[in-house]
This record gives sequence, C-alpha cells and structure tokens, in this order.
Amino acid sequence: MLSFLTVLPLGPPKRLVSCCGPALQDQLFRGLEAALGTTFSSEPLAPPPQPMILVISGPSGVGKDAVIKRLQEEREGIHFVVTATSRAMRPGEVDGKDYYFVSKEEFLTMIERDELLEYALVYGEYKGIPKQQIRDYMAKGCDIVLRVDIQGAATLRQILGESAVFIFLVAESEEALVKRLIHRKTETSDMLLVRVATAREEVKRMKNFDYVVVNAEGKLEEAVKQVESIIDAEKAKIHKRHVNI
Ligand SMILES: Nc1ncnc2c1ncn2[C@@H]1O[C@H](COP(=O)(O)OP(=O)(O)OP(=O)(O)O)[C@@H](O)[C@H]1O
Ligand SMILES: Nc1nc2c(ncn2[C@@H]2O[C@H](COP(=O)(O)O)[C@@H](O)[C@H]2O)c(=O)[nH]1
Repeated sequence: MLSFLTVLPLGPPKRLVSCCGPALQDQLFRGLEAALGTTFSSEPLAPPPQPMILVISGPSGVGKDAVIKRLQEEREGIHFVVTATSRAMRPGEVDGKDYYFVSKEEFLTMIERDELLEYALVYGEYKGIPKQQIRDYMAKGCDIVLRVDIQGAATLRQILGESAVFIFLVAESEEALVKRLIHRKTETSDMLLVRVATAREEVKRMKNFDYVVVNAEGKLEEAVKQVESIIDAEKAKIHKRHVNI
C-alpha cells in the first residue's frame, strides 16, 4: 500500500484526475496495479453473445415475411431458416429462398428420416423446419429466425421450451389485418375466409409467447426496430438461454 501512496500526486483526491496529465495518469494506473499486486486485464468483462433462436409467429397476413426480410437487411449474422413445403410455388416465389418446394412424397420422406424439427399441415399443405440448417448456421455463430404459424409455435415451445424467444406479431386491429390480407391478393375469397377466421382464434394464444410486437399499417420499420430491441435485450441477459437441437 505504501508503494501506491508514493506514486500519487500531491493534493486532495477529488482534484487528482482532473489535474493529471497523461504521464501522471499512466503512473497512477501502474501504481494501482502495484497496490493490488496484479496487472489489469484487457479481456472483455461480458461473456461473448451466444447464437439464439427467435420464433416469429402471428396470423396469416400480419407481415411476418415482411418483418423478417427487413430484419435481415438491417442486421448481420441472422439466418432465416428456409422451411420445406408441399404447397405450389406462388408467382414471384423462389425455390430455396422463400421455401424448399417439394412434393408430398418427398415431404413424407423427410418426416420419416426425422429431418424436421417441427412440421404441420398448414391450410392443407405440409410445412416443416429442416433441423440440419439450424445446426449448420448456429455452428457459424448465426442467430436463427424461424417463421411458423401459431400451431407451429406451440409445437416449438414444447420442443425448445425457454431456450428460444417467441414473438407474436399482430396488426393494430383485426380490420387492418383483413385489409392487408385482401391487398396482398394471394388468396381466393374462400381461402381468405379460412385465414381470417383462423386469425381470430389465433390471437387468443398470444399469452403463450414471450413478446408481442405490433406491425401497424405503414409502420413496418417500427416493428423491425422493436424486434431488434428484443434481440439486443436477450443478448444482454446474464442467464442466457441454451439451445440444444
Ligand atoms: N406494416 C405494414 N404496413 C403495410 N403493409 C404491410 C406491413 N407489413 C406487411 N405488409 C404487407 O402485408 C402483406 C402481408 O405480409 P406478409 O406476406 O409478410 O405476411 P405473413 O404474415 O408472412 O403472411 P403468411 O402467414 O400468410 O405467409 C404483404 O403484402 C406485405 O407487403
Ligand atoms: N408450422 C409451420 N408453419 C410454417 C412453416 N413454414 C411456414 N409456415 C407458416 O405457414 C403459413 C402459411 O404460409 P404461406 O406461405 O402458405 O402463406 C404462414 O403462417 C407461415 O408462417 C413451418 O415450417 N412450420
């Protein structure tokens, strides 16, 4: 302790730092090290962030794809898992980007081989998440984004428990959601009726999620920012979620 005191400049402690030039500050730094008997480490104090799994769900037409697309543009190190489906490709969709479009037989083979983390019949077509894709991208340190319908989110909750973060995306109102879905022009009126009726039931399951994010009309950027804030908060958690797939 004596050696520490000997390197301190004279004067009241409060004024110490403000009056010190770089040489004296360095001397003070070394003096503190000497007093403690160890050098100060420059290693990061916070543990490195771990890759996480984010499940984004919500009623059909709420904007899951739109939010995920913007999120990927805004943030590096995010892998959106391309799911497999037996449904026909829509105009503008790209195989391997929007979905892996496979036949029903191929899909059933994937189930048999236990290649899917989760799968479901969604509006009469198979949809499922390839496990290997998650493993590969997590090994590269990427955060994983899964986009599923509400029943898929419930299944994933059973499989992943608290090891993943579940976000429920909603429109600002039922009216806004229906208008958005009509405006997308991808469904026949019969299909629209099914999706809208399903959405009404799905909203009741919001309580099974960790977060709710409102994707209001014309406010896509705000929704994306909110999802980013959730990711940041989860990354800063001391007791991290551990994923094992
Ligand atoms: N904040 C927003 N304001 C206005 N339009 C939006 C907003 N977010 C998304 N959209 C539009 O709403 C439509 C539905 O969005 P999207 O296809 O992303 O929904 P989804 O939840 O992925 O639907 P599904 O579950 O049926 O695949 C699209 O035409 C999209 O461009
Ligand atoms: N349970 C799962 N749901 C999935 C998966 N991939 C996509 N989806 C959801 O299906 C609906 C309808 O999608 P669309 O492209 O036909 O309009 C939508 O809510 C998707 O999120 C999956 O692997 N499992």
